[in-house]
Amino acid sequence: MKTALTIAGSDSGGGAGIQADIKTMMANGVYAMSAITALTAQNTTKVADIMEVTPQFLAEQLDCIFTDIRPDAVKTGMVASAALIRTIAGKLTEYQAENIVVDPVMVSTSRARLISEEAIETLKEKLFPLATVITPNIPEAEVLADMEIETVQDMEKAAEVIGTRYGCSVLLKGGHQKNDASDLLWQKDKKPVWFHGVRIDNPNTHGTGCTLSSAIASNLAKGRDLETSVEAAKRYISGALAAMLDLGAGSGPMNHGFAIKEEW
Ligand SMILES: Nc1ncnc2c1ncn2[C@@H]1O[C@H](COP(=O)(O)OP(=O)(O)O)[C@@H](O)[C@H]1O
Ligand SMILES: Cc1ncc(COP(=O)(O)O)c(N)n1
Repeated sequence: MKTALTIAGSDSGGGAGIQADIKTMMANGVYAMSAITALTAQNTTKVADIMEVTPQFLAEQLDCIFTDIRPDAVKTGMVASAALIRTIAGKLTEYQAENIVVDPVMVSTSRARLISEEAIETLKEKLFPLATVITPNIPEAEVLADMEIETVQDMEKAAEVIGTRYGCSVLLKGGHQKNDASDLLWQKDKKPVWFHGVRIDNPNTHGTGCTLSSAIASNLAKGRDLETSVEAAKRYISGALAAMLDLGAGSGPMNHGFAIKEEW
């Protein structure tokens, strides 16, 4: 069985973070492992509190994982501080990890800040160069490309700026677009590829970014190339959103059981 690792924060509400990642990896047929960067006291309406692990403890989790069951792919999500990002970059380099998907998580759907300003710089400097692909949403891409993104042309420009500036492939997610929900993959020396998505009329989008990046990592773990992995991941997120789960008072989580034929 192929294996995948998520390095991210725990969401007590189960909609995003480690919990969304493990559900996604399982539904996509890979064995899931986790290294937790922080606990969040969180639900669909708010992030009430955050408790980070120490860099030493994160390093210990990564040592235990890599010296026993080697992940075929790795995904990183919420990493709030520069010290933790440096630890991750160090360990991924030490163990020569492959197929790394970096989701530059900055702000939650419930509008809580999940990374410090200083850590954004470390993310760019230490983690992006190790990534097979990074997966910013539109607000994150605006920060990374220093430009506003309104149109499809702006998305194409921003993806190129980010990919060229940080030397990595970029999947610019279009979930925050007004009309459709199409994502753009930019790879050096290749034609940009659009993954077209119809906007699903579902206000429950908590954890969509975590889910998409974990589905990409799962498919990379199975040996698929990046473009095929993104295509399969886009199908997965669309199915999970279209299942129209409606839990909680805020923007609720998705149904990862949509592909399972049992009753949900
Ligand atoms: N309402 C929607 N209908 C269809 N796809 C969506 C919708 N909202 C988000 N997506 C998709 O979910 C994935 C995550 O996108 P996005 O919401 O932009 O990321 P984030 O969760 O990081 O803000 C993307 O593939 C995006 O196109
Ligand atoms: C632990 C953790 N990681 C990531 C997110 C972002 O997900 P979303 O933007 O869907 O709230 C989150 N809310 N919590």
